[in-house]
Amino acid sequence: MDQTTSHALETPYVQAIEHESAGRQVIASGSPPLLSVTGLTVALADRPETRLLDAVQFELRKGEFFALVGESGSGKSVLCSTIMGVASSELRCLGDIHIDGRPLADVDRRQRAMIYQQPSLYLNPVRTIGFQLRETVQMVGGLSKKEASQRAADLLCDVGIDDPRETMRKYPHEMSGGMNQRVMIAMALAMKPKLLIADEPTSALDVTTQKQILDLLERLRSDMAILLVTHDLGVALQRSDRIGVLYAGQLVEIGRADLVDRAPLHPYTRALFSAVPPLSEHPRRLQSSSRSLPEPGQRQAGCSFASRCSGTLDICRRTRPALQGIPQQVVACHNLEA
Ligand SMILES: Nc1ncnc2c1ncn2[C@@H]1O[C@H](COP(=O)(O)OP(=O)(O)OP(=O)(O)O)[C@@H](O)[C@H]1O
Repeated sequence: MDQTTSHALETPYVQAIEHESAGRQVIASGSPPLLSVTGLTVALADRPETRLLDAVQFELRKGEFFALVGESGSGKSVLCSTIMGVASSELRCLGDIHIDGRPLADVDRRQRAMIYQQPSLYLNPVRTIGFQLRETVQMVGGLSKKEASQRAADLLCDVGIDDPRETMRKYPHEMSGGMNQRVMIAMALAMKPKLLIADEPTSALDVTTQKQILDLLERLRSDMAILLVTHDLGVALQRSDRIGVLYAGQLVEIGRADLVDRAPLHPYTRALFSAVPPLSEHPRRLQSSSRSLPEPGQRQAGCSFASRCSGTLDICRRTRPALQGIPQQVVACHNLEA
């Protein structure tokens, strides 16, 4: 992370970040965090006042399934690519990301893996599944071609593919979206990652396949932490331990899924979770409302939600609220009485 201009960017929020840190200490019980994101601000390199992410702060522990929700444009992909260390060169990142206690720059690239919404875009169309998986396995280390083939077949079994040898002979276009997603997960597992980021991994799949892929991710969580980006609030509530709500580049609430469902604290979270039918009725998919989400260049100081909130106080327009609350649920809001 480039720290050289951090003071210029962070000064208005230093106090808020310190408060967040204090809150974080409360959350940080038990095992040390696997992923720790502290005061992460991502801005345009040539326009540092245009922040895509603003002092984002959260932690994940091994075995945790964390869902990140937020409208289109709220910054989910920017956050994921920054954690993966592949943020666009047009962006300037400030703050700290640690994996297993080590700064991101010192962490082996293979300790984090990412799967995407459309696996077919990331698979080579002119190579067989076997070739691509074997190549990944061999990249990880020291196996002969025969050993790598066996490892590739084992990985396909691990992700629920019953006929791995047959699958290895196929090309991506001969496979369904769900099968290709399994292959992508197998490739991710080949790296033995500690952190798996899944960016909308099931939104292009039918309901049955969605469930299978989510079941698979749940099975895998014991060995790693999973950060799931989803627009589907039902999936977030049903599958995750905790939910983080991102609004206009700011994490406005982080809480245990059941608490966020039963008693959301931030007015934005409340609007998000109340505007959709109950879980049993149909998928609670997040609607994008780009008209109301301020563009990164037009965001004001203070709370990013102030212009949409019915309980806005003077302080909301001036000072960015810090995350605060009980360990299981923290919220960034000046007016919790509203
Ligand atoms: N390289 C970039 N240069 C300038 N602006 C960018 C860049 N990358 C992202 N943005 C802007 O940052 C904001 C957040 O984008 P991001 O793709 O992270 O949103 P998102 O929450 O992932 O949306 P979606 O759910 O649609 O994928 C958007 O306003 C986007 O236009």
